[in-house]
Amino acid sequence: MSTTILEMDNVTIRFGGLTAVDSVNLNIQEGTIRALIGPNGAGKSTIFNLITGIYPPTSGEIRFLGQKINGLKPHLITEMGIARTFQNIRLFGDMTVLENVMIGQHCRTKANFIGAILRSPGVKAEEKSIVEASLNALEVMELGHKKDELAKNLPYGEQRRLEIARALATNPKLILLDEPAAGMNPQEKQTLMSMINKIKSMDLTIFLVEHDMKFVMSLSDRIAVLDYGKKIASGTPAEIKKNPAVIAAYLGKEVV
Ligand SMILES: Nc1ncnc2c1ncn2[C@@H]1O[C@H](COP(=O)(O)OP(=O)(O)OP(=O)(O)O)[C@@H](O)[C@H]1O
Repeated sequence: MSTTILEMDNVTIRFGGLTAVDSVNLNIQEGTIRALIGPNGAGKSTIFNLITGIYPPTSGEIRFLGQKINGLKPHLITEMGIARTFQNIRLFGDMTVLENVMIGQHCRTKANFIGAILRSPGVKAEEKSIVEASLNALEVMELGHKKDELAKNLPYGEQRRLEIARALATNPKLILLDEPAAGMNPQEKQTLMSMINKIKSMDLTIFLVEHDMKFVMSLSDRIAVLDYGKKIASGTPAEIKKNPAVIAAYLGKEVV
């Protein structure tokens, strides 16, 4: 039997007079790839910001593995097992690839200031496990051989994969990818697709926002569609492609 990993129950957020997310219900099953699509300004990134604790919802409830998470601070949500990447690249260009991944794990470190200065055995053991987790995540994204390069020297497609490695290194159960294929060439998209499938095979759940319909249709198990903050459809790629409300939201253009 499949387990629901994430539930959004009637979630709404208003920014002043604007209802950016309007009474959205969503269930994501563990071990699946779910996409969230919709026109610009539909509320997709806002949904990610709600799940990761950047904004509390105006009303409704968000549950992760059955536990209510709305109202929790972002670092606690990361600790529970939700990681994310952002629409725009957020790397430290003058740090190495490995350092960029290690920095994503500060939420998990327990060492206090004195321990860090004295480099106590506990701190050293923690550092070792951070390095190990970071190298593992780099291997998954096939960037292990580039660990000592400066992030700014990687080609664009690899920089985007590095961001996913950083999210993976926090050992999440659910990973949110905000437009992971944006700006990639077809070859880079193909590579990314196979890596996202690999992440799925590691028993992780993936929730992604993406504008590239080919990418979304070939990768996702299920797709939810937002328009003006409301969920207008949900289903398999084949169902979404022929859904009249979805076609109308995309101004009559074919979805693929
Ligand atoms: N912090 C905020 N304050 C006020 N309005 C906001 C805020 N964040 C988002 N919005 C508004 O909420 C709506 C949804 O924005 P959001 O960025 O979630 O859309 P999106 O579907 O991710 O769009 P895109 O595909 O262009 O990234 C937009 O009208 C946006 O201007």
